[in-house]
Amino acid sequence: MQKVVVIGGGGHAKVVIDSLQNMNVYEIVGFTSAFGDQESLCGVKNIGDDTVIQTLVGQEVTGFIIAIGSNELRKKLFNKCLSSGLHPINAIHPTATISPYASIGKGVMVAASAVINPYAIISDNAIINTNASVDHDCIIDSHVHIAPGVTLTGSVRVKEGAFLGAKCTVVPQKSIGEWAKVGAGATVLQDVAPYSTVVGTPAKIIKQKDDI
Ligand SMILES: CC(=O)SCCNC(=O)CCNC(=O)[C@H](O)C(C)(C)COP(=O)(O)OP(=O)(O)OC[C@H]1O[C@@H](n2cnc3c(N)ncnc32)[C@H](O)[C@@H]1OP(=O)(O)O
Repeated sequence: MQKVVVIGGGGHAKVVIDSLQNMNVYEIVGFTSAFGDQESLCGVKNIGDDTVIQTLVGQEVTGFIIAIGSNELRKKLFNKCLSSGLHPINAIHPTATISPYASIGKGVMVAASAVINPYAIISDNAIINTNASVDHDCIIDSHVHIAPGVTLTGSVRVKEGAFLGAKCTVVPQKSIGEWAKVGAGATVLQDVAPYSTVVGTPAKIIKQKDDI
């Protein structure tokens, strides 16, 4: 079995480890944690903070996945692991339904009961969380987090680093800008500007790029 490391030791890491264990195709050598508070998660040991990444390459570890919900931090650590010579692996829970006509990038997490329909494109280091639905022709860029229960209808575009909160819905052909945030339960009827935050039904802007 290919030896892999899970980067991150919080709640999301538990879900990623559980998915990897269900896949039964990788040997997980450990997880890293910035805080060192947990000795083990789901039977997998804590092997230290992110400074161990460089040392793993010489220990026959070839694969990694970043198991951190924050899109900014997940992007940073993804690039760090790539430059260390490790290769991103996917954690796809066996109960996820992924069309053979969909495209899935590298370092992607697809959680239990998520659905990815034909001609959807999921880019590197994205999270499609529990029971989320990504419909036909959606394009999800890198470092995006689609939270549990989100519904993306047909041909939605989600740009780099955007975060879509739990159970929000986006109507067809709308675009969520780079690093934008959509609140839990929102209904998005219009394009969302980059770096903005929208909430509610219909979704309205509460924060814009200049507010940050
Ligand atoms: C497995 C997992 O756990 S995966 C993680 C899933 N996590 C989520 O789904 C979290 C989703 N996050 C949210 O909905 C957040 O509230 C965000 C990102 C939209 C906004 O967060 P912040 O920028 O910190 O906003 P803040 O908390 O300051 O709220 C600003 C205002 O918007 C309102 N607001 C915030 N979120 C929402 C929402 N989802 N729906 C309606 N109103 C909201 C607040 O009540 C507040 O209103 P007020 O100014 O009248 O008091």
